[in-house]
Amino acid sequence: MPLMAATINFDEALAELEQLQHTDLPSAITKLHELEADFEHMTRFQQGRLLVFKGTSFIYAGQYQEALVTLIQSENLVQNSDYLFSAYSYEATAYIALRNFKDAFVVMSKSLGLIDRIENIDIKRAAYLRLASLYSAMGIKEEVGSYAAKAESLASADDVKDICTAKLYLSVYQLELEAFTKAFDEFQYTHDFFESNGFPLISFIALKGMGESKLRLQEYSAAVALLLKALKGYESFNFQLEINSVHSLLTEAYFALKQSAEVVEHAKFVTSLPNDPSYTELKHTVFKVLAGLNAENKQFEQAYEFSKKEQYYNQLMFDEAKMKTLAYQAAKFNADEQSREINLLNKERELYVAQQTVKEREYTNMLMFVTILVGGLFFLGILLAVGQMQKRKFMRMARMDALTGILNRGAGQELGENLFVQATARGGDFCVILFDLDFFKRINDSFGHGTGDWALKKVVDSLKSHIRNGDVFARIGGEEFAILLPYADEEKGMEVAEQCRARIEAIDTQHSGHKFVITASFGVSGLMADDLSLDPLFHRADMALYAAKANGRNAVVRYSDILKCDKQATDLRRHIASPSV
Ligand SMILES: Nc1nc2c(ncn2[C@@H]2O[C@H](COP(=O)(O)OP(=O)(O)OP(=O)(O)O)[C@@H](O)[C@H]2O)c(=O)[nH]1
Repeated sequence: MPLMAATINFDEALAELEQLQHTDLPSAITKLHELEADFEHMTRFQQGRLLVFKGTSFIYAGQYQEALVTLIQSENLVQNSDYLFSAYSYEATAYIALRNFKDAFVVMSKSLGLIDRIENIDIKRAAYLRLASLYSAMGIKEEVGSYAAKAESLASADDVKDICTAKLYLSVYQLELEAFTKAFDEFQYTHDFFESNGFPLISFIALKGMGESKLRLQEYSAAVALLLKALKGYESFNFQLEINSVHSLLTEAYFALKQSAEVVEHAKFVTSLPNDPSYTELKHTVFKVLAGLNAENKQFEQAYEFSKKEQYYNQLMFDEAKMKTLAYQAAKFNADEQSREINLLNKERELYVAQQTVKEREYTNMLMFVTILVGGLFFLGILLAVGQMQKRKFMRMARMDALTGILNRGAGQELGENLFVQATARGGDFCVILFDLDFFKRINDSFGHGTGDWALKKVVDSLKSHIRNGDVFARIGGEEFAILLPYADEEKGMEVAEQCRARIEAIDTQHSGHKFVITASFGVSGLMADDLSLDPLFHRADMALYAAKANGRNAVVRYSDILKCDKQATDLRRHIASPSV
């Protein structure tokens, strides 16, 4: 009756089923049938797991063809999971049983290819154990030993079960190597462990191994006792292949013990088996024993018949061994080819990685180079900019009067010339004002040079704000200054000069720490028709300044006024030569 799909947790049920498989096969099979009724309610993966188990149960029952169909069906459903390894390895078991060694090796190499992808170390260990078991079934002794050893090496001290299973295969290997005493000891070790830990099926396998070891050691009674115990165990699991194998071993043991009736009884199980390749070896053994038994009983005709059958199965075994060897060699060749290809790919990959590393290094170097270059250029740029700023600063400083901060003589004259050319080229006017502080020597002498400096700065400060943008204000001598007015006529110059004079006179000197009056004399000259440069204007303004000095100082004189009185000018020059303070 189908279980209620809604109420059942299939994952749990499948886990339980897989557990039962090792401990109680009949119950596991009952559970399998129950779950099968709910097959379509399961996920694809759950269906796959169920089919893997179903395939396994077919193998236990000796239905290898059915097992293969089921397991191949499960492959797609359990894709990308560790169950795929199980499916492949059980398929290999079925192929081996069907003596299809070629396909057995194909699926074995597929499962082998999956091992590397298995991350879980426990599953990986179990996978190696499965392979050991398959190679054992194939009779490839070295591989049994090698995979069992791999599994053992992956086990930690706590993984006693897997250590024992590995030992089981290693003992099978010892048996193959005919190291019977050693094989018996290892079989016993594994048997004791599995029996006491609730893994009866494996304990029966070990028991059979113990029996076979004793048989080969010619300890026949002990062999019989052990084999009978193993037989009982296998029967409880209905493990047909192993049951028949034990019957065959028992015929050998009883024959050695000369218990003819028992020989015949156990031989019957084997001789009545269908003509299936998986029974060839067993039949060969049993017919050989029967031939011997009949010969001993002097029933030569019977003995001859059995002997002929023995020969027949011997030939089959020989052929089978040949097939196994060929299949094994073909598989090995393929594997070697594969690993050669993998090595080649690995080498290519190494080359690629090396090339990438070189490229990365080149890139890093280039990056470093660019960084250094850009950094260098940036640094150079900064240096240049700083240099330019310094240069400008020095140039500015070279043009400035250090004490008052206005243009010095050279810069004032140069700028004045440029402005003069510009203005006159446009038909504009130009006016030059020269002024000189009066009796400045007295200030220095009376109050010291510091006060003289203070007075010079104060005069400049008081006039700077009054001078238009575009006009030129320069210190052209110790206490002598020039104001150049482009686009201004003499009238305008007079106006400006008068304002400047008044401002200088109004300077409050008490902040210098002394009380005195500052005055200045001004000479003004406007543009005349013949003027081609600034020089004649300067010259005329200078003359006017002298006139102002002569007129009693603190005055503004224009050049045109002096022309009115040539005589006055002559007097002036004389006066300038000997000023009276
Ligand atoms: N403190 C100071 N004095 C200066 C500076 N440059 C020139 N002098 C002085 O200015 C004085 C100019 O004197 P003079 O040329 O005789 O003219 P003055 O005393 O002003 O008399 P007049 O021009 O005739 O009114 C000198 O004593 C110079 O030493 C300066 O930068 N600082």
